[in-house]
Amino acid sequence: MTKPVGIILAGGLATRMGGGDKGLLPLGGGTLLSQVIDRLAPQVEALALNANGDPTRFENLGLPVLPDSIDGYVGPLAGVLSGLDWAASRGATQVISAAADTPFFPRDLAERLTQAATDAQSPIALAATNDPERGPMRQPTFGLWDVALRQDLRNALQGGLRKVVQWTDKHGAAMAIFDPAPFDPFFNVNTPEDLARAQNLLETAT
Ligand SMILES: Nc1nc2c(ncn2[C@@H]2O[C@H](COP(=O)(O)OP(=O)(O)OP(=O)(O)O)[C@@H](O)[C@H]2O)c(=O)[nH]1
Repeated sequence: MTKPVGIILAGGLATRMGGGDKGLLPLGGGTLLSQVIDRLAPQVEALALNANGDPTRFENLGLPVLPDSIDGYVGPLAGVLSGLDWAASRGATQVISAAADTPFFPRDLAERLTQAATDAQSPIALAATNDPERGPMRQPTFGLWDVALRQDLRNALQGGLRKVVQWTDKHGAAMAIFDPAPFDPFFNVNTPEDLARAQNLLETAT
């Protein structure tokens, strides 16, 4: 079986960071995005970046840059849809998504999501971490998505859907649950303080 293709979601507005591209912020001698690419590229057959606006700012990455398929910053599912359209154009059947602001996600993400979707015979699997008090905490930007869902997703977004789990629940999404120790692998960078913490984690914990 061929590996899925991958899409890195970088289409957000980064409001809490003051705007601009969070993915291009410096981290560990590279950028947030370069950390994410290093983790995701070995797990997938081919990789693309989902981002809006002028694509030339990413040209040194050597990745296809896909804008949202739906206008108006409607959230990460717009980026997932762009990934599904791209996958379909390549004859791929599954997409793995990862957020551009999450530099330490698991190196076995794609393998574990694929296993969870297969076991549950579900067209979607979402990553989650287990919180002892609240139970599984789903990560809506880290998922495996079957290309067969793309028209359904397009219709849902055009109909006003915005919340990821509302749509994934409808399709009986499976979950792959990851260990949150020694730190949350889905820790994401939203603020300058988060970026400083990521730099510190990079130096000490990975
Ligand atoms: N394609 C796409 N991705 C989005 C959109 N909004 C958020 N994302 C992505 O979803 C992930 C989580 O985004 P958030 O943290 O909610 O939003 P953000 O833009 O990163 O930051 P804030 O504006 O500070 O909330 C990031 O990878 C974003 O790039 C969107 O409208 N389109």
